[in-house]
Amino acid sequence: MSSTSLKEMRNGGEDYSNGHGGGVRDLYGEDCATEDQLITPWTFSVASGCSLLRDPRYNKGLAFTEGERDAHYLRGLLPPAVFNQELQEKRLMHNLRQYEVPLHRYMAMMDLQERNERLFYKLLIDNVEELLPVVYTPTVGEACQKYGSIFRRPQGLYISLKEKGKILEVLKNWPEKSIQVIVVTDGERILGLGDLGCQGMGIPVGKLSLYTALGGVRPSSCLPITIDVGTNNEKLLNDEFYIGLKQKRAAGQEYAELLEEFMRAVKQNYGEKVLVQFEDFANHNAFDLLEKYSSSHLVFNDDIQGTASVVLAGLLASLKLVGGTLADHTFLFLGAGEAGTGIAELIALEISKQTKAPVEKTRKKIWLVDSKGLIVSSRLESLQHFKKPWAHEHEPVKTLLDAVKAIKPTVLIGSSGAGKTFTKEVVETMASLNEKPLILALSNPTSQSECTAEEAYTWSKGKAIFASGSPFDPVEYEGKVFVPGQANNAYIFPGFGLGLIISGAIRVRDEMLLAASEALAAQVSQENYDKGLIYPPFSNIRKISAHIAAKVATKAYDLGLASHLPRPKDLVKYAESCMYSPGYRSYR
Ligand SMILES: NC(=O)C1=CN([C@@H]2O[C@H](COP(=O)(O)OP(=O)(O)OC[C@H]3O[C@@H](n4cnc5c(N)ncnc54)[C@H](OP(=O)(O)O)[C@@H]3O)[C@@H](O)[C@H]2O)C=CC1
Ligand SMILES: CC(=O)C(=O)O
Ligand SMILES: [Mg+2]
Repeated sequence: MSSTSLKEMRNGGEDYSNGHGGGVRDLYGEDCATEDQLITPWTFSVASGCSLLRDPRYNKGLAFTEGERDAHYLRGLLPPAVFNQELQEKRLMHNLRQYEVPLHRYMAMMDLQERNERLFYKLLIDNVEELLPVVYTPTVGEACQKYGSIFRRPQGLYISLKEKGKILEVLKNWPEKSIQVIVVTDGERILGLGDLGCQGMGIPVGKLSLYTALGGVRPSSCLPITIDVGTNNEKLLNDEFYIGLKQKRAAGQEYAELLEEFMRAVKQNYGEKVLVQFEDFANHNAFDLLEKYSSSHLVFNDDIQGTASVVLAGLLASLKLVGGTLADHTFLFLGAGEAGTGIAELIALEISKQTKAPVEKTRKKIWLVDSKGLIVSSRLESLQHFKKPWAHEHEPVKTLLDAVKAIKPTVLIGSSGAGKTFTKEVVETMASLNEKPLILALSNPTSQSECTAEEAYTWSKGKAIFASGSPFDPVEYEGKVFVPGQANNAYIFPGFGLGLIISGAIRVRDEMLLAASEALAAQVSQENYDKGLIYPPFSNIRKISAHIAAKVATKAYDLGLASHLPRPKDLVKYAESCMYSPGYRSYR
């Protein structure tokens, strides 16, 4: 049946759709179409008027000048007041601070990102210490847990098993063609919250907003991707609002084939120099993917390599406070997965670099505890491959407390994803063994932190040097204020990625990670040390990122892996000059 006859039937034989009889003109037949009829989704290509206001990249809201309002058909679409960006920022910060629920702040920030991109980044850059916990850990963790209910508009690409065989086409659906960084997750190990399936999308989105805010990478060249191979999270599988594939996770060959198609399509579509950052994959895939693709693609695993680099930086800096060299220390980890073994290996490499001792030897002062106890040689056969290098000669030890007593570490690092595992006795034992025990509770979000800052300072009677993955407020103990640092890979990956981009690097190497650690450690000032800090404040992060980028780029050039020639003379200045700045632009 034709659409005209349908309309006529509804209107008693008369067609009113073109304005006859006082009706509103329905030029494209959109209003009168029934659900089973096809219409064309029309849009305009030149942004002016409402389409300009609705384009987050160009929208300036009330900051459009009088001239721009005339030239771009905005008269009447905005109230008469003209605000500059500073006033808009002030208003937004005022509004954000009214929300008592962190998730509401997160949602307000996401709305802003979708409405006015430059204002979003200006706000984030200028208020980084206040807003990092909103767009990143801990709040992003809750956002991922509730992503199904707060989902409004796609913020990244979803590639599911349904797209098998069509991944290249899916990549082409993304509106931006010139991509420099992809952050990709399969949602299986989201922070310390486990398998959140497709709802893990909040993580690539959050990480990439930090690439822009902290590292100056243009937002249009960042692409968040979630690969959906199902989920083993029963709660999500039974949730009617779950946004992902409702099936158990694909594994083995099916998983490997999808990832292979994805990696090929990425290279085919964006070229050799696109950086693919693997994020929050479970360890049974993460190590293999990194190994498989590190010789053919520019890949970086943030949880293994970024975390290693940030922790090594903190350790190098801490030597100013605790004394000695890295080789003088003994390290004990709770958690022997991506973060734990990644950090352990980079520490061993740095000690080897400093002492010229073989890495097999420098590993001997690094011990790890997993869910079954201390990793020792008698467990060798049953260990996953990434744990085997850490199976030293020792009798079996079941608990962390007994391991602390037996190994007598100077440094205790939590990378277990299990909250409250640094108990009072553990911290007290560390304090009894060391003048200044270094305690890092890396697990995210805050609920999974091995201990709180307050616990670390009070149980150690003010002796601990403490940093955590998610931020804690300063703590007052016996009249003294202790400021905890944030040991989070957010210090590293934005500058690291920028260094790869500005040098046109084609591969990532461990030497670049070591260079990034040294660059970050060098940014800790005497004023920071005086407060007991082993990381510089995030408020200087763009300057820090430029220094990290310069050192990473230098390594890329030295190793013959850089393709951007000639090599710029002053790489710090060059990195700074490449950074995206979120101030408004004037429209002709
Ligand atoms: N601050 C930062 O920048 C970063 C923090 N992280 C955080 O680190 C945590 C771990 O991440 P990741 O290494 O990728 O995770 P993995 O799953 O790879 O590793 C977790 C490890 O912890 C062990 N473990 C878990 N529960 C316990 C427990 N109760 N007692 C002893 N060991 C336990 C596991 O043991 P087993 O092997 O026996 O199962 C495993 O070895 C997460 O919370 C994550 O948010 C990660 C990256 C960066
Ligand atoms: C910080 C981070 O990458 C994580 O917790 O997984
Ligand atoms: Mg991560």
